[in-house]
Amino acid sequence: MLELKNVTKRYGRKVVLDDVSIEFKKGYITCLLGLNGVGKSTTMKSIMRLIPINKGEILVDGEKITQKNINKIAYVPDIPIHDLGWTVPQNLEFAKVFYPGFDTEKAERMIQLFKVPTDKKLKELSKGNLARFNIIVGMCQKAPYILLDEPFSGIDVFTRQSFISMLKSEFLDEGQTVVITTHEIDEVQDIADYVVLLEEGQVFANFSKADAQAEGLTIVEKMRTLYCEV
Ligand SMILES: Nc1ncnc2c1ncn2[C@@H]1O[C@H](COP(=O)(O)OP(=O)(O)OP(=O)(O)O)[C@@H](O)[C@H]1O
Repeated sequence: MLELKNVTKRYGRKVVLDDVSIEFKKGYITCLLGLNGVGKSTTMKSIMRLIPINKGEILVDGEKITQKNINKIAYVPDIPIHDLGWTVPQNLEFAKVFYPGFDTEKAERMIQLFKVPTDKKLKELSKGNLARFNIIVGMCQKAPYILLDEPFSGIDVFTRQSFISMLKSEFLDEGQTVVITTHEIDEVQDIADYVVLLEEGQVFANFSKADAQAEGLTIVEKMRTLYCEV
């Protein structure tokens, strides 16, 4: 399990996460949702130790996250992280060296299946193909936990759904835990096992697909109900 325990994060005087506790359950996909600026990316950066938190702790499998165990978590941020001047194969060569256990064979299979051009530099790829490439590298690190920050936003609406459902059905390893931030409500419906809604620095709601179903609702209907109650 990946856990935030009473985490507070401030930027200057601005409190973005205010005593936030979340459990991202092992083997499930959790969508971390909320309006612009509620702290979704901040949560992911805090987990990855890219920014310091002011209070609380973040644990992976019950242990504090350190440089030693951080490679249990693959992180796909919403900004380019690979070398844009290199081609896909050159970046894969680098990934093989950089990420212990990187599954090159799986990455090549995914690149072929999702038709990511291999003869171009990353900076020459379309937004959608670059997004696909970023997700593929994240998913091939053989990490038990994957954090995806708005991963599908560059991918056109026509192929997005089939891409997402293939990722889930074919390429997610057994027991892998995924946290996704997104603004696309339809994506949430397709993939989420759990939903965590952030608002005003706190967890505003936290429920599972099963919870929604027990009330005869879809995830999206449940979210609408929650927002309408406010
Ligand atoms: N480095 C920083 N310095 C100061 N403030 C920051 C910094 N990074 C983020 N913030 C502020 O913290 C708040 C949370 O930002 P964050 O990017 O985590 O939100 P988000 O929920 O991911 O937003 P979005 O949906 O727009 O991507 C915002 O008000 C943002 O302006």
